[in-house]
Amino acid sequence: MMMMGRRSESTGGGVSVVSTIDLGDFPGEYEKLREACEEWGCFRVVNHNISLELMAEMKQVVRSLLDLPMEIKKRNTDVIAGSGYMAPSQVNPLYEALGLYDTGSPQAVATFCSQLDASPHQREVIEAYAKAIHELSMDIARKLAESMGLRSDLFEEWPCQFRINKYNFTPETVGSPGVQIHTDSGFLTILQDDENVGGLEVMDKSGAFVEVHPAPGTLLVNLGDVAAAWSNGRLRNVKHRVQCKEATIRISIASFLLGPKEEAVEAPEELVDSQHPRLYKPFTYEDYRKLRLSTKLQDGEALSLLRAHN
Ligand SMILES: O=C(O)CCC(=O)C(=O)O
Ligand SMILES: [Fe+2]
Repeated sequence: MMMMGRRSESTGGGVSVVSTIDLGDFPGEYEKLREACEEWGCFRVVNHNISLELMAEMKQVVRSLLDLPMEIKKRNTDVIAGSGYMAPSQVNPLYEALGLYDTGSPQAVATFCSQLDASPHQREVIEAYAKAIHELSMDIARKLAESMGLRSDLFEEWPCQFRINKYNFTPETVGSPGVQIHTDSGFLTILQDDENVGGLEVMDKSGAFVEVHPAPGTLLVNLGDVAAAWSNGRLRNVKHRVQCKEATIRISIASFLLGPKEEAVEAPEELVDSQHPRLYKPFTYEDYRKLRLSTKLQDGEALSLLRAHN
């Protein structure tokens, strides 16, 4: 079944309606953007500023970095909690990831590249991709704020993080989880999902998982916990997971626009009134990240520990 006015993302079992937002069609798309963020916390973008060539080159770079021997990948140590290499674990045995915090810092990019013995070409691609993705995440965050009638300069200094993911899927693992159910902790994530290998699933409002099929050339945007708190509960932090559907290596590139570096995450006054009392105490992104790690609450539930008592 396809709902009016939206493109169907998937059909799998049930209805599936992850909207596609045309970034070249604003102000026309404001309402659709806002609705997608409230109803799903997830949408695809087309007409973005990342060239197909850059997407393909970055994918190649990421694939070869993740193919490095374990001893080298382990040099990618944490800059902030959980930002570095994640080896396959008991919880996610098929999954590993390298991370870069923060992509806006030339020093951080240089360190990441030298830890992994990246070639000058690989480094150039990473730098170009980081710059283009940063601009895109700012653009999307601004459009989202504007769609809510808010100022659009709210996200200027917010840092961005990369996580490049590899799923070691084999014939034996078909049907098992690739990465556990989670929400992203930051404001928004731009995901270059594998253009061939599916497996990503997002949760709809009824609690059912919906498959998100690859759509080459497009990018997927997920909203995270900071978006839910910052918007005083209006925007949805979408729960998602990756399932192994086929026996092929799956690669994805997640770029997270996290949250303010030092200031607290706090809903703007415009989003708070007697009908919408403040839901969360102000918190810093860094503290929230630590809270998620220490409580192991990966699916947005850590936010409930920060509820304001109204
Ligand atoms: O691999 C994917 O498609 C999703 C990755 C993801 O959810 C993440 O890195 O937070
Ligand atoms: Fe995620």
